[in-house]
Amino acid sequence: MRETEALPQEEEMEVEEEEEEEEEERMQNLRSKATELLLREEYKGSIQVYTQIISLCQHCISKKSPDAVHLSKLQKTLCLAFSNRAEAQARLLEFSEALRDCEEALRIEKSHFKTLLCKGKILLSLNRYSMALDCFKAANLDPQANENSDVVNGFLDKCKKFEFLSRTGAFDVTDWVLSGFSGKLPEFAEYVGAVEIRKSEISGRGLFATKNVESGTLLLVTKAIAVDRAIMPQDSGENAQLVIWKNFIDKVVESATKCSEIKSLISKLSPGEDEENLEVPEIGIFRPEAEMNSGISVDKLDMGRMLSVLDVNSMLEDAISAKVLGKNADYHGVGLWILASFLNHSCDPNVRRLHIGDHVVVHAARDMKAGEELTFAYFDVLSPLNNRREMSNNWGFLCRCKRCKFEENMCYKHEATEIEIALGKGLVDMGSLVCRLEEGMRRWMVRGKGKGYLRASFWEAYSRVFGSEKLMRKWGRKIPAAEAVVDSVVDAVGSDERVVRVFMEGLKRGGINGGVVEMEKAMKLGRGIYGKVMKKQAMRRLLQFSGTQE
Ligand SMILES: C[S@@+](CC[C@H](N)C(=O)[O-])C[C@H]1O[C@@H](n2cnc3c(N)ncnc32)[C@H](O)[C@@H]1O
Repeated sequence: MRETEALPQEEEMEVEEEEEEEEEERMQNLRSKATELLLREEYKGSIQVYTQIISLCQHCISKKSPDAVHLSKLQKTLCLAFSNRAEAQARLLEFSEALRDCEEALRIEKSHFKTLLCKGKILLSLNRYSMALDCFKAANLDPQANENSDVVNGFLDKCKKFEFLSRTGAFDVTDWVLSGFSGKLPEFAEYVGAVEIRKSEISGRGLFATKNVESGTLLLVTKAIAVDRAIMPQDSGENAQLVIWKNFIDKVVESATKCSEIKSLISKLSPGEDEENLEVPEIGIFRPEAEMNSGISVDKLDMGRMLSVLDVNSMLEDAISAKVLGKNADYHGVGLWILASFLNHSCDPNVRRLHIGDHVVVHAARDMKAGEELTFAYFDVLSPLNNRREMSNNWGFLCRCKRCKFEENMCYKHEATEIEIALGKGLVDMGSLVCRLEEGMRRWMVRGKGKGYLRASFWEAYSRVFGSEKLMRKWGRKIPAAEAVVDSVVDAVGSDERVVRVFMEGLKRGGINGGVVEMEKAMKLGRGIYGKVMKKQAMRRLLQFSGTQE
């Protein structure tokens, strides 16, 4: 009786052993296949195979109540599969999924070395420097860190540096500038300075200074969600630009589809309509250390809205109101920088942007007060009212800034309109035009900023006179000195390379080359253009360079 009872149990055990062996063999095959795909950088394929391994492990754990030894083996395989799938997803920039898998792996094994490294790298890519630092610190405690000390220490140093930069804004590009922009790009981390988002009187939401700042002060540094660039000689047609635009849209859509964090940030941007009713987001969500938007968004991307958002918020790196460091003249790039997208336009802007690599660096272009709205120029503001109207119209809005309002009121001065028309035709002697304007301003009793506004509008005429020996001999005594014009224009519309060039040429003409007071002033103008991200010698090099450029 005993024998007949024992038989099915033995059989059962044999069957179980066989099944276990089969399962082990299957698992082994899948693991080899997945590893091979991962090594061959076929990430999509490897993700599929790791998904099969994960399902198999989960099935075995939940359905078969394995013994302790078997369970531990399965847990190990499961942890590694989650970790490797996260690695493959991260390579495809699918950061939300990758982070979720990291969490699953770490739930099984809290200090899993490989997963901690993977999670740290993803957080670093998402600019979460101190969270990334925590991961690498935890990984460093694992015995495996000894064999990989170079890698772990490299990441630890990078996180510490980025965390410091994002907290202090102490960027320095001096060496890079002095080396003629050769070699590796300087490292930038995201930085949010003394700014906040509030309702704007200009339109919708805007960025505002939270304390008094002086010209050149760094206000924010943001990394592009995506940029597309090409070297395009001047005769490249519209098609070439359309190709850049299309590639750029594809890149943004890809990033938003793959990462819910990015999608959520883009959703805060204006689609151009009904701006007055848009929510005013907390500045905190844009800080590098902000809480992550956990979970994976299942909402489909609204392509119509996305295209409107890109239309309204994308910026040209090489716009006249921006400065690109380290690129040649035929270079064109379009990109999306989230926090910078909250800046409204003004024809008397107080901030400027500098493009370095994929980062946009926004700094004060003149001294400003706490509570002032930060604005930059979407287009060239050293141009007359009608040209600016056309350009803002192309952007889809009617500019209602202080300067536009002031100049609209000037329009009833018939003579001002005549001067503008003459400037547009470009046939008159620019010196006579400047004289007419200066004389007109005296009669119209234009003072203070108003003078700067009008001089900025007719800048073309001033710069042609100041740039010509012949015109200066003829008109020099009848018009204000270059320095006075520069001062009033900078006071009205902020610093600009073209204005600094006139200032530097004026110094040369007056025989003053490198006087301390003058150089200090040139430096201040330079800080308005380039910000305080470099030391004096590098700024001087850039100013001398811009002084010789046409
Ligand atoms: C990059 S967004 C600027 C932030 C936007 N105000 C918001 O609430 O998100 C560009 C849009 O802001 C508005 N805007 C910016 N500057 C403006 C100005 N000077 N006058 C009128 N509207 C302006 C326009 O609707 C423009 O399409």
